[in-house]
Amino acid sequence: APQFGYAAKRHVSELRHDGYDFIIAGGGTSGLTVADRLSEAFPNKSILVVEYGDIEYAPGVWDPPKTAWGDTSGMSSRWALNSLPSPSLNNQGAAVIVGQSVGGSSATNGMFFDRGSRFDYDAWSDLQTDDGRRDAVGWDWSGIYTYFKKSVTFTPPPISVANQLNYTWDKSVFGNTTPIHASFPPFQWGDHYAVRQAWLEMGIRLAKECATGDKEGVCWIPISQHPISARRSYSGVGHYSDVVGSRSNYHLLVKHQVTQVIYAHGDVEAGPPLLEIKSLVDGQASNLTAAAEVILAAGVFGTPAILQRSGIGPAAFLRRANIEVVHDLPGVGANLQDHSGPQVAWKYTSPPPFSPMPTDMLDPVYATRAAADFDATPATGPYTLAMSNTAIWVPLSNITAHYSDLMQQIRNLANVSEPESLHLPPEYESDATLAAGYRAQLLALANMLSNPRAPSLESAFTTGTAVSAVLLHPLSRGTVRLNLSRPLDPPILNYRSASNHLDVVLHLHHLKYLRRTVQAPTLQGLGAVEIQPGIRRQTDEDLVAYIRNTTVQSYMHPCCTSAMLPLAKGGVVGVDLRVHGVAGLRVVDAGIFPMLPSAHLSATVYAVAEKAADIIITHWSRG
Ligand SMILES: Cc1cc2nc3c(=O)[nH]c(=O)nc-3n(C[C@H](O)[C@H](O)[C@H](O)COP(=O)(O)OP(=O)(O)OC[C@H]3O[C@@H](n4cnc5c(N)ncnc54)[C@H](O)[C@@H]3O)c2cc1C
Repeated sequence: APQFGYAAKRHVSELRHDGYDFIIAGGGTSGLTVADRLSEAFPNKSILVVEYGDIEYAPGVWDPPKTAWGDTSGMSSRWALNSLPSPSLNNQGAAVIVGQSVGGSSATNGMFFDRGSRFDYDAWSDLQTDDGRRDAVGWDWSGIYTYFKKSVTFTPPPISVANQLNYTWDKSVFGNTTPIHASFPPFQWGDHYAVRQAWLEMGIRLAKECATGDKEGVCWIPISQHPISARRSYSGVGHYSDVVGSRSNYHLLVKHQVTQVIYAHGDVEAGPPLLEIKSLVDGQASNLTAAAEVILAAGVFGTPAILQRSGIGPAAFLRRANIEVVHDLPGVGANLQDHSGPQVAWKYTSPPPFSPMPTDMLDPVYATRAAADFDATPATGPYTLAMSNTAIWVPLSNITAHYSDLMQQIRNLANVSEPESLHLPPEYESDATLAAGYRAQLLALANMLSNPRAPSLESAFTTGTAVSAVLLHPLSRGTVRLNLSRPLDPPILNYRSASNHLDVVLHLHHLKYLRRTVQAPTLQGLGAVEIQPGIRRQTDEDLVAYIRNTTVQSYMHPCCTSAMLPLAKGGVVGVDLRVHGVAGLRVVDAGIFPMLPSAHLSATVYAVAEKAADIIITHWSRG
């Protein structure tokens, strides 16, 4: 099991008295990646990470002593947040978890470790420029691929495991130099292959490797765990405890909240700002100085909260909140997106003879053996399987014959003359730059979803009798705003899921497509009967009602609230990840994504952070 051999700092009196060169707010997935790279590249510069949480052991999602599938007890610390009600989804709110320990969300996530499709990142780049020179921007697939490779070490399974479980991969798309591990579990539950087979029978292609940028088909996805011990591999180990012993220039201060950044006399051009922090142990506030830069990595909700507390954000909102406007930046806390979708569930008329199954864990002999197998070297057995490592990614053109009509509707929406018709959050307060950015995103999404190789739907499977129809590219946008009565608490999330009615249409097409899984010969042969949405629900009206009642609004992939977009498109950071219009301040977390990728987010966060580190290193190497 990973060990943290090096003590973090717990009190400001333990910090360097002459300040640091770089200070990073948030010791999560992105923050520790950047800290590792900067401390490696600049032995003579000092790096401090300030983290809200503490050093904790971070078990995998399904590590002993769990005996029930889906049990999340014993995970490292997390915030459990609820958004405001989403009126389009029967006023239900999104339930969102956020990591709150060293390693951030990588210490508590589902360990599904996939990259997006090349078209996702090409769209990111297209949004930065109006001249079609996506390669010059550097955030397209070819610009980020190097960092995907660099950010992870993939170890293929032993050949016996590969043969037994039919695993396929292409090792050449991984760099294998960084101690963030990706590997395949040497175990699957007995029902796993039935659903994979059903998907193949639906005509979904079998993909050998889905990390190449071509993400379409039935894919095997690695898990972020060590190939031998099968323990969680995450930034708290790979980018902190594994490296910090040899780096006297890399400090971590835990149990401190970054409250705001402060520009002396409000002069935002005289950067970098001071970083104001507060001890979560004794409440003491202190100001820290960074000679080179302050880097915000407090996550999709933490970073906009820091900026808004600092007076950097939408001016009208800040004025109403009685916060002095230091810099008007409408995009701070705008553009919130997440993966969402309803489920398809079935039952078997009589239990098929699948073996092994999670119910076996109820047998003390099986469970004891499973725990022993997990502690063996190499680890084997059920505990080596995290949340899932199979999923499908399906383009819209394979899902519905109406896809070009739908794309035309998205393009028409982008071109409506009345901004009120754009379904934008009231919190945008009719800001023209945010509306322009949203129109550009709609056009980029219409182009992408028209592409017969760009996925629109994801569905993952491990075991059980349900699959989710996950909408990869929502059109609805939400917001993050400071909680004015308790500004140091987590901010107010307004998910506004399905506020753009076309998202409901996309959900409907996805749901109709995914329910074919239950009708596929393999599941029919096993006696599967659909129970959700249920065979009684056949009309579009019934299915839309089901979508509005049951859609899961967060698959724990919030993003995009400090978006990398030009100022004229409501952006918060530029392509060098500097916050627009202020000096000495960057953002490097999942907030900088302009739009969601066709993937769970951690692999992209690592790649973005690796690229961010390179940008910062190049800048400071030039002096
Ligand atoms: C339950 C769950 C399941 C997920 N499942 C998967 C999955 O299976 N696969 C996948 O790829 N992705 C998954 N994700 C998403 C992925 O893990 C995150 O998108 C990614 O880790 C975010 O990285 P980040 O650096 O942006 O933020 P984080 O890793 O969350 O880091 C932010 C850090 O900042 C700290 N912080 C916040 N505010 C402050 C403050 N004011 N001062 C100091 N510190 C602060 C936090 O404590 C945290 O450590 C999941 C996420 C969750 C929560």
